Amino acid sequence: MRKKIVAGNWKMNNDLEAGKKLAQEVLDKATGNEEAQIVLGTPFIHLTALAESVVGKKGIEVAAQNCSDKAAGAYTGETSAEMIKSTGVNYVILGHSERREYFNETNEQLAAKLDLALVNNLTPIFCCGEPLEIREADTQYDYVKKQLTESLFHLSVEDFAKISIAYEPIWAIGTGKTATAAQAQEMHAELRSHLASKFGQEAADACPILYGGSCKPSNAKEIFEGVDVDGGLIGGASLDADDFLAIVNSF
Ligand SMILES: O=C(CO)COP(=O)(O)O
Repeated sequence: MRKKIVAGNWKMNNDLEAGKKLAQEVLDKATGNEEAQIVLGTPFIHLTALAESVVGKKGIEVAAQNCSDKAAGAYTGETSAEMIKSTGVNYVILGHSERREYFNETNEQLAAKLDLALVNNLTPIFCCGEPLEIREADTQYDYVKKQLTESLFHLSVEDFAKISIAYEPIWAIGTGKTATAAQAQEMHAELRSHLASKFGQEAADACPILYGGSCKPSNAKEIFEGVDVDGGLIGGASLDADDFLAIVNSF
């Protein structure tokens, strides 16, 4: 069976104390028998503390929300995949639409980030998703498949097997407007068959594809029922331990 993952994306929220408190609350309230792998995607400042306090406990993992597309050197303000790994965390979220939109990340740069994450034994959660105008023009499948082609299709089958994908329609992020369960399932199935065309059916079938965009305790169960929906990438609702764990327990 495919691995299920529910990852929180705290975005730029929580100072150090607030982040430690939230992570501890998730750890305290988790049973350790969740159906889904729990991942907390936090700002860089939390990684070292949370690597010690929660990583590996009750199966919880922690993710950075980005890494540099450069390995090392004179790149002021950047944080490398190697540095992230050295904190003791094991995951990294790459290609979030906010990074693409506000920091101009391109599919090509994301391919370089993915390579560096994999070389440094970080598990990437690779984000993709279309803006509203693309959905309205009904060209969303081609748009999202292109994101995958340009950032992932250089990988070996072996490396591809290490990554997860998060489909996040931009029009559903932070808007309270989710994709319907049918829209999510349809896109996930399209993406899986696209991945199969490159990496083979077996590898595509093993790849967790998460949904993100206004996922909440009230709608998670219905969304997660899609056969190709293997969990969620949760923004706003991941800032509350009870809401986040309710989503984790929605399978
Ligand atoms: O961007 C998201 C997760 O990465 C989704 O955010 P919301 O759950 O707040 O819509």
